[in-house]
Amino acid sequence: MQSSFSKVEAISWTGTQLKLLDQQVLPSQIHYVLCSTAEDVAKAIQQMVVRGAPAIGISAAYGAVLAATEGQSISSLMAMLDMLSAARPTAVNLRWAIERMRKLTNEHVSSSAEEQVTASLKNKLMAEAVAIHQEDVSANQIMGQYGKKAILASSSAGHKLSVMTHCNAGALATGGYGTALGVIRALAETNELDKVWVNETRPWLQGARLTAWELTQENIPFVVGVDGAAAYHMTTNKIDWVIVGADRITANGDTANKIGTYGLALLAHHHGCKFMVVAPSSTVDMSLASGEEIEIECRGRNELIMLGDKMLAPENTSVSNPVFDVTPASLINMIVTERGVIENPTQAKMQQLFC
Ligand SMILES: CSC[C@@H](O)[C@@H](O)C(=O)COP(=O)(O)O
Repeated sequence: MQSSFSKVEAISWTGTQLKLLDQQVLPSQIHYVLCSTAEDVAKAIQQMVVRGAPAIGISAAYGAVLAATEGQSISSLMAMLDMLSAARPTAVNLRWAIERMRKLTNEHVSSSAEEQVTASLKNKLMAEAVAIHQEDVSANQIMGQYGKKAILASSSAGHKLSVMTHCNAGALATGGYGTALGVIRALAETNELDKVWVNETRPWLQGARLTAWELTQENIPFVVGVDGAAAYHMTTNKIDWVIVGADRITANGDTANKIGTYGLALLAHHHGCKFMVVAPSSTVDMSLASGEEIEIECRGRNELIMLGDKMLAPENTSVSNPVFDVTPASLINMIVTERGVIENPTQAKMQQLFC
């Protein structure tokens, strides 16, 4: 199967602006948002024009380039880096990308003693943003092959695989190709895949809107189900693997990902499906000992009780809308990164690969 993932260009740099494929309105509209300032980028991240852990890190890096207006003081550039870094709390990739931009700025300042942003600093920040973007695409391609190899090594020959995924961890959520969807693409490319069970992913519908859209572009067979049908689908169909992305993986292998992932891991454990997390090393946060320390983003009530302009619940309904949960390492069979694959993750195995 010919891969057409390059058709999905969710993030691009026009030379002066950051161009984002608007994920709020996909798949019914193909609409691009142009960001001319760092504030525009922070707003696009908060409003989820761009979303997915690696994609928001890459966007923030380009946001830092927009923040670096020549002649402006270094202290106001640093304040804008803080603003970008705070746009969403859970995915560590955002903070990781901004830290790379901050480090470069500090190095430049200490070697040149400049107090203003110069053309030379701006060029360095631009090169770093492009590097962050390109490194992500190549990490995804490597993880696609590692994940596929690990799955095939643990499956009996001659049977095409059924996998389940949650949220969108595809080209839209990354620099290109995808993490969980990268492994799924790699399986499809060599005809190892029967079909993908896509959970719709309430409330924002990343599965039904975005993953289904990407799989349609690639002609990969899939079925969308409501999140509550996952257990039913696992009992009525042979689902070999649940494959998901991650927003933050802590030093013991605990993993934050889209709300509902923890429940899926419990279901997978009960039904004998294997559970794989696919994420680049930029998603690993060795500074946190366990998932208990991860800040979980809670978003507004309207995401949950409104569908377009239609109310789904009585006006004054109180709502809880955590948008991520934490899957304990004990429920994860494999963590796939571009540095290698960890089976049955533990703190010692994480340390070996990431320290
Ligand atoms: C490669 S993307 C991995 C995760 O970021 C993804 O699974 C996810 O949870 C995204 O959440 P979102 O709220 O859509 O940004």
